[in-house]
Amino acid sequence: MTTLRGLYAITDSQLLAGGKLLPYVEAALNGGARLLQYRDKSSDDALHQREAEALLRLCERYGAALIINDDAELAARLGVGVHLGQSDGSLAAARALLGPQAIIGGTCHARFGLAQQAAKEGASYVAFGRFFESHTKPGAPGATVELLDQAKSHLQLPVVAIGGVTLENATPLIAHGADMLAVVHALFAADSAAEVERRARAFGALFAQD
Ligand SMILES: Cc1ncc(COP(=O)(O)OP(=O)(O)O)c(N)n1
Ligand SMILES: Cc1ncsc1CCOP(=O)(O)O
Ligand SMILES: [Mg+2]
Repeated sequence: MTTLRGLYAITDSQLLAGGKLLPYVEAALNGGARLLQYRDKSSDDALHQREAEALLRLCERYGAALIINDDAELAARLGVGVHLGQSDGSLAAARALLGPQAIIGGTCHARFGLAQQAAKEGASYVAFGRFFESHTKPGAPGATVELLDQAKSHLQLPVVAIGGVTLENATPLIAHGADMLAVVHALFAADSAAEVERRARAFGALFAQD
């Protein structure tokens, strides 16, 4: 059973192009990441199947959980979790498809009401953000730490903070109750796998201090 706490690494097809996907993800896992989201916004289903299978093998070696972005059917074929945004299909349908044990996450942008709805539909965690300027998704609505406070006091679900999170700005998010930090750029925009591992370890250490 995966603990929904700590660094939540999210892949990026541009940053990890040119053969970096597996070595950089392995470095993040070596650095302690135990939750990995496969996120590729292309519509190449065969590529998604192939890459997700390879990531699943890697995650299994490290005892990490794999979450597929956007595609509950691919998640069902692999027997892993899924993350769904507001236009990616119903969380309740994903729960029915994937079963009670699956990790299912929902995007709640900056709206507490969306998190209440996600909880009702059986989400395993709720995700708020973006909290800071994001290279990866610059248009995402802005959230504040007060939303984290509200979610922690009124919902019994782990809370994810996403969007422009770096080693320098993450501490207040954790102090306001973020259980997981979902990170793309500040983890994977690195010149070497060794640097990804170092960053993953440093993100993990932020939770150890908590
Ligand atoms: C952990 C986590 N939180 C939010 C998102 C964003 O999901 P969504 O709004 O569906 O946008 P895309 O990622 O699909 O572009 C996420 N993927 N993961
Ligand atoms: C997918 C997503 N949803 C809101 S912000 C974001 C991107 C997060 O990437 P980064 O950590 O590079 O800002
Ligand atoms: Mg989506």
